[in-house]
Amino acid sequence: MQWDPERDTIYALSSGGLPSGVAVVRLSGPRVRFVVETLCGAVPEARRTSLRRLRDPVDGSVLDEALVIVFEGPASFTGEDAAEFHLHGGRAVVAAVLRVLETFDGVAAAEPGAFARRAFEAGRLDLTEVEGLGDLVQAETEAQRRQALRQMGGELGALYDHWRATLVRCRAMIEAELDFADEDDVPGTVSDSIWDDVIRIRDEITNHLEDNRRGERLRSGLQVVLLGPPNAGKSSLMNALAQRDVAIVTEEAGTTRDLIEVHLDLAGFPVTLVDTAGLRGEGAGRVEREGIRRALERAKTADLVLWLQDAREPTRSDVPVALGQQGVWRIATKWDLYDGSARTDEIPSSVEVIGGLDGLLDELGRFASETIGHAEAPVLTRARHREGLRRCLDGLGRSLEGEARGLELRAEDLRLATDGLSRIVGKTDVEDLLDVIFRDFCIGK
Ligand SMILES: Nc1nc2c(ncn2[C@@H]2O[C@H](COP(=O)(O)OP(=O)(O)OP(=O)(O)O)[C@@H](O)[C@H]2O)c(=O)[nH]1
Ligand SMILES: [K+]
Ligand SMILES: [Mg+2]
Repeated sequence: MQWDPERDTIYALSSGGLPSGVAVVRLSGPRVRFVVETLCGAVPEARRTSLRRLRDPVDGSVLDEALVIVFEGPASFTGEDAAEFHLHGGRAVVAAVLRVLETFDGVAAAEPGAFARRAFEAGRLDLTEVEGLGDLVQAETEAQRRQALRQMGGELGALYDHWRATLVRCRAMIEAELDFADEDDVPGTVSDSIWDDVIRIRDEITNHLEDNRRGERLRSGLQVVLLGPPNAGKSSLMNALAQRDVAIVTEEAGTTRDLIEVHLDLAGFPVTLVDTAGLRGEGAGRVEREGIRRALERAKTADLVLWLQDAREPTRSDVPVALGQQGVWRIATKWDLYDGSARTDEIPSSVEVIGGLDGLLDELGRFASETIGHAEAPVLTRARHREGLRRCLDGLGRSLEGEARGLELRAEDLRLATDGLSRIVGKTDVEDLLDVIFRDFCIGK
């Protein structure tokens, strides 16, 4: 049985932590059929779930009774022969099977993302679909799951492929005109007809990019930072929203130093809530000053800052102007201690009494829904998508402004523009990207 010594057959436990009811060991590669035959005695019919005794080839002892499924390449996830052993999910069972697999020549434990990488290399997935698959496995909220499924389903890749194919056709029309410039059977206006398409795609991409980063925010979670003077009640609010004691609360000013994060699921949207050190100048020691620096740093990149201040001392401190463009909600705390003495107009007018914790949670859920929302059209979900689209726009811009540059150079601009899109879906020079993208996958994916 010859196999490609250059190409290992890979295997991995793909079903996560043990012990478990069932443990799925996946294999993919040119030696799958040989391995299955050696362990099971015969290769079951493809795509039929068969109950088989797996035996150790050395002494014939039974390793486990398992369901075995064999897939014949190219009709498989990885595009090559593949198989799954659905074992009893005991640690010793899985260890015994993996130990035996390791003994086969040309068979090796899979790297993280190795199966998805083979699916990509076999053209079964484009790079955006691979990323959608990765996001689906990582999804923590309903909205993240929906977005990942759509991307894994090919929606985003199809949009970019549509733009790419149109630009390739436009460039072909220019090349045709250039090739047959001296013949009059290619109407001189042929290239003129393409610029409307180029303009349309430029506008569609511009529109696609102006998405308030909703796709990226949904992936990374909305960043909400609690900020304010010491003892404003930041950590108390953090613990209340997180419904557990994540941060230390004391009456001593300067309790919190480090940034403390909790991940919340608000109305199906991921929100990262960050507690921070109380902002003060004098009286802060070295550690606290570093905490304050980190607090301001983190607040600058937040999607929303909750600025807390004690309702009894509303004017004592104010939101530092050094913050970015994000929204700032002012929240007056410790109303239970508020005896009405401070003039009510001192309470910053922007504070609506949000009706306590539930009201705040509802407001945050609404904010998340408005900011991330349910996008109808496909949304980009990574910085590298944005970068590729910007490269494309630059090329389109140059090709459209470049009347005087002549058709040849304008065709070159379109090629560069098309490359920007090709790189996003993984059709050109993405070697440098692949290690980064697949490294974040789990083993066995
Ligand atoms: N009465 C009352 N006390 C509160 C309230 N919120 C917080 N506290 C108390 O105020 C003190 C400070 O609360 P923290 O949550 O530690 O305040 P903080 O803003 O995190 O303080 P630093 O971490 O030092 O910046 C603690 O003793 C809390 O129990 C409130 O709404 N009412
Ligand atoms: K405190
Ligand atoms: Mg605190």
